[in-house]
Order: sequence, then structure tokens, then C-alpha cells
Amino acid sequence: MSILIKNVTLLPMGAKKEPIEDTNIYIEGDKIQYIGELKEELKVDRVIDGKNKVAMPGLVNAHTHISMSLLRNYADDVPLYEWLTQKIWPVEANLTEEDVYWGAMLSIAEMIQSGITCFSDMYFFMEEVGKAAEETGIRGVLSRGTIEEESEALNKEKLDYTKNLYKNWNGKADGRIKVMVAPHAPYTCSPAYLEKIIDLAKELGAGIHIHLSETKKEVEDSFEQYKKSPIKHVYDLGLFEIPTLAAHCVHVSDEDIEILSANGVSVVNNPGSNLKLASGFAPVEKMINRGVNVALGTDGSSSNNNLNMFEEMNLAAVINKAVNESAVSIPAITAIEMATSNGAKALNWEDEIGSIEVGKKADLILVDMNKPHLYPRHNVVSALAYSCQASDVETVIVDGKVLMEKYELKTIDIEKVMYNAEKAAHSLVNR
Ligand SMILES: CSC[C@H]1O[C@@H](n2cnc3c(O)ncnc32)[C@H](O)[C@@H]1O
Ligand SMILES: [Zn+2]
Repeated sequence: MSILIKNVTLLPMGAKKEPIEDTNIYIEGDKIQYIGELKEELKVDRVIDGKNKVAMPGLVNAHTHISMSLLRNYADDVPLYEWLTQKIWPVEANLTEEDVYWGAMLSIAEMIQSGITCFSDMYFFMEEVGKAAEETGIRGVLSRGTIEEESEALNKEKLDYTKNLYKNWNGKADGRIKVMVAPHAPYTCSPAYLEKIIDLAKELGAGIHIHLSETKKEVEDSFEQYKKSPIKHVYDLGLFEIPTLAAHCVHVSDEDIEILSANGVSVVNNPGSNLKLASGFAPVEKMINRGVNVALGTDGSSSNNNLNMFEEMNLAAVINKAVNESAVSIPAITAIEMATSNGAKALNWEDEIGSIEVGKKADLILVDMNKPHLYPRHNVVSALAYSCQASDVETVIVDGKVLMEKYELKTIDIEKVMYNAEKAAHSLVNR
């Protein structure tokens, strides 16, 4: 199957970061084969008109819990620790595989409609998320979030689950799915359990996905218990010997940033969730300036309360300007990099996705610029970071397959998904 996107404005986000006006993108199979002037010899099965549209790399949601869409607007206006312990964990204790599947399907629909082509998820019953990703055509990284319990048998079962998840899903769905190992956080896993998890990641050759230094409380508790910060604590345990995706890193010292940078840890900034749970402001500019790769995520839609990466790009840019009292802090292009190429790098997928370049996978979106809030066309990069809405995404292609065209989802029966997700959500909270 080959697709030609004609007469489009392209924001490639590879080596070149400026828009290219009125160009053409030729996709063959799952890859971008050619970019440039029209050539007669191109064998085209399908033409997509790119006039008045911008083609950009698909957005990478580098930290989320997609099935938490079932708990959207269920527990609001409380800080993180209370939110987790009083509201969320008691309900999650009753989750079923079916709940996780319908929550995942609902979020995948929301993500495709808003231009997210790849997500990195941490949750329970991740086999179900794998099935939902395979069915719908999206790209994803699965990790079974692990919280230590009193029972040793249960703790072992959780590690065995991840082993099987890796065997069943890593590299599956035409290579669209990867698996990582996920200790939930240093405050929910003891040093001894973290060491077992690190050994498992080494045995599998998998990366690690973890929440780190999200709140002041977490950092204060860590100093009280271990006499060091959460970042120094996991570093001393050897966690950063493994490629690590660290969600949040809001309360980090200069020494913490040095450790993250020296060990090639990728940080995922989740500005919407950090604002809503009153966690604080991550020092994104400082981390980037010290050489840390900072990606962008939504976190779950129970703490955000949506999966909208256009909103996160905007927040990342404007929050850092205000906090640093500097209008040049996180300029528009950096916010877009965080949501695309930095996300791809964080997931160890930078050779295949995160930019629109010949030889890369065809994971891209077309943004409809023919809307009142996107006129006049002074600056495409600014328009994408500061004016675009998620609802301006018109077409979504993943791995060379069209998942949404002219705002219509091609792989999801949206009415069926909304009906079943609503049913699952009500049954879950009343269980
Ligand atoms: C064990 S699966 C993942 C686990 O994480 C919880 N969670 C969701 N958002 C956050 C957050 O911002 N910080 C820490 N933990 C979070 C989720 O509810 C699951 O229990
Ligand atoms: Zn999270």
C-alpha cells in the first residue's frame, strides 16, 4: 500500500526543525520513502490532499495510565497522596481485565483523535492494553506497574506477570509494541524488591519506567527513611544501569539533575497532572540545559483530566516562562520537540519514530489549519504550540496505516467503545 500526501506544509522535527512549504510525502508500506517535489514514477494507491494542512510527527505520550479514563472526574481537587490512598487505590483493587480493556479502548480513541500515535503506559492487566493497541493500530509501550505487598507470593507473581508480558508482547503487532519493567515508585517498593526488579529488567533486556520525585512529601519522606533523595536512592541501588524513563522529577536538586544527566535517564514532564494534583513545577529548562532528555506526557486522565498533548505542549511552554520569569524559557519548538523526538528517544525508539524523515516509520498526523483560530499564518511552529487544539487533528497515520481520516476513526467503533467504557466505569466504582 502506498500513500501520497500532496501539497502539504511539513514540520519534519529531524535534523531540520523549520517548516517546509508545499511539499509532498510518499509512504510505502510502513515507511516514509520520499519527501520532495512530485515525481511521475511514484506508484500511488491513495492520495491525501495536504492543502491547508501541516504534517508533523505523531505525538508521543511518554507517561500515562490509559485505563484510568474509567476514573476521569471521579476524584478531583485533592493532592497526590490523598488522591492515591483514599480515592484511587481502593477502587483499583476491584479492577477487572474487562475494565482495563474498555478503559484502554476509550483512551486510544481519545489519543488517536488528538494526534497521539505512541503512548507509554503503566498499569494493571497490561495484556488487555496490548490487545487494545494491536486491534486499533496505535504504537505503545506496555509496563505492568508494580507495587510491593506483604505477601511474598504476590510479589513474585507480579514479576512473573511482567516476564510473561514481555514474552507475549515485546516486538509484537508488527513491532508496534514494546514492554518495559515498572516499579511504581521508590515509596511503594522496598530496596530489596527494587533490586529484584532491576535484576528482572537486566534478564529481559528491558527498560525501566518509574514515578520519581513527584512531590515534596515524597522527597522529605525519602530523606527521613534513607537519608537521601529518591533519585540518589534508586541510583545507589543500580536502577540507572538500565535505560530509565522517570515520570515527573518535579522536586529535584542540582545533584539529582547531575545524576539523571550522567546516567542518560529520560524524564517525562507531566505539567497538567502536576498542576492539578498540586505537585509543583518541574525545572524543565534547567534539566534540558544540563543535558537531560525531557519528554512530555499526560499522566492518567483521572489526574489531568484528559489525554491532550497539545494542551501539555502549551502548558510546558507557558509554565516554564512564568516560573523562570523568562519569555524565552521553553520556546514553541522545544515544546514540540518534547512531544515528538524527545519522546521517541525516551522510549528508545528514536531510530524509527519521532520525526518525518526518509527511512523512518510513517507515524504522522495532519493538522487542519483552515480554522479561524489558526489565521493569520505568521508562524507554523507557534501556531502548533500556542494556538492549535487537539480537535484540529484531521488525519492520523501509524506504521503507514490510516487510523483516522477527515476526523473519522477507521479502526474503532466509537459508539460501542463509549457505551462499554461507561458501563465498566459505573460497575467498577459501585463494586
Ligand atoms: C501500579 S500501576 C500505576 C499506578 O500508578 C497510579 N498513579 C496514577 N497517577 C499517578 C501519579 O501521578 N503518581 C503516582 N502514582 C500514580 C495509578 O493509580 C496506579 O495505581
Ligand atoms: Zn503516573
